[in-house]
Amino acid sequence: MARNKIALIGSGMIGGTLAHLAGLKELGDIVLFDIADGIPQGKGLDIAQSSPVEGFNANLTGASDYSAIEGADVCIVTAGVARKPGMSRDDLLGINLKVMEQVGAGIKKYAPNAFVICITNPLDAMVWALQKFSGLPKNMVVGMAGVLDSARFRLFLSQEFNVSVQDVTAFVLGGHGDTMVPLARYSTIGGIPLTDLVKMGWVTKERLEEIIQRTRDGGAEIVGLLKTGSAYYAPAASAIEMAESFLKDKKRVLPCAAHLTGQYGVKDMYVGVPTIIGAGGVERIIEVEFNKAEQEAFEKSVASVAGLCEACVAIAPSLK
Ligand SMILES: NC(=O)c1ccc[n+]([C@@H]2O[C@H](COP(=O)([O-])OP(=O)(O)OC[C@H]3O[C@@H](n4cnc5c(N)ncnc54)[C@H](O)[C@@H]3O)[C@@H](O)[C@H]2O)c1
Ligand SMILES: O=C(O)C[C@H](O)C(=O)O
Repeated sequence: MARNKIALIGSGMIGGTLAHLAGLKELGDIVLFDIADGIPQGKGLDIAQSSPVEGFNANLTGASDYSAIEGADVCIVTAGVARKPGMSRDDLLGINLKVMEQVGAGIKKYAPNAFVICITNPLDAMVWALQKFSGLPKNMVVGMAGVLDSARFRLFLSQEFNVSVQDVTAFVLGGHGDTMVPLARYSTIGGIPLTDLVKMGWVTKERLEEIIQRTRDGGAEIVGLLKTGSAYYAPAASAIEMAESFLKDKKRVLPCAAHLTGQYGVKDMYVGVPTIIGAGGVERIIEVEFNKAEQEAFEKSVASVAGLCEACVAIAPSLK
């Protein structure tokens, strides 16, 4: 059986890490693409030279021409710019929207059957625009954010409770911005909801709120430390988890920015919700029940994403 083909559009910090992880996991042959000629070729060769040491089989190539992504099964998009200290993700909208237009055209022409995972920020608006620019089916275009935000929440909870990260589950829904919605009621330690753990006296409500706020600020915390860009190891691992679920038809339940057609009362927008990802792309959107506070927080987050989509339309009226 021929190997899968994975196209990485953008070969910067996340793109290079994606290539390394995809190689180590033997997910398929890997094409790194970037407009900065030499970077994708150099990273591809470097990672390929690690394969005899690590013992994985994958062809890694680099390119600056979209024809190289022809027939890709998965495209992971990180092309664009990352924020620096003092910036919000939303400040990237104008420049990254133009990048999405080019990337969308490239995918439409050369990889129209791919499962596309967008990572570029501001995530929910960029994946929305990328789907429209590419014209690919909506269930085959998805945004990565919820897996990352939930992983951050899981790590902070495991540290607080001194338990294995493997025994912590978490759902962070809504837009990937300051209004994201970490859901305590749907996040658990060994299957016990955090709200029950508060009642059991394992953690105070106030301490839990601090952990939730640290999760919301998780991206900014790393930007503040790195100073030259944003997180890349955990974002790459998160997108690889999604790609693997598609390629191996694992049907993982993962929070992703998915196209909504009325679920959660939202139409024609991408927002973070629990999804099932398998060979059919986003195969199902899970609608959990919200209480009043959760509903209000989700609506606030959706309103913020809607504002960003409107800003995109103001720049690129064809998106309407
Ligand atoms: N969704 C998330 O959870 C999440 C997490 C981390 C980072 N991000 C976002 O991912 C993006 C990439 O982050 P990074 O750290 O890899 O940045 P980076 O600057 O290291 O890499 C971006 C790459 O995109 C390339 N590029 C720019 N314009 C291009 C174009 N028109 N076509 C093709 N390639 C182009 C650049 O040459 C660069 O190599 C940023 O927008 C960042 O904010 C999102
Ligand atoms: O914070 C950023 O700008 C990058 C990314 O969205 C993240 O959450 O790490």
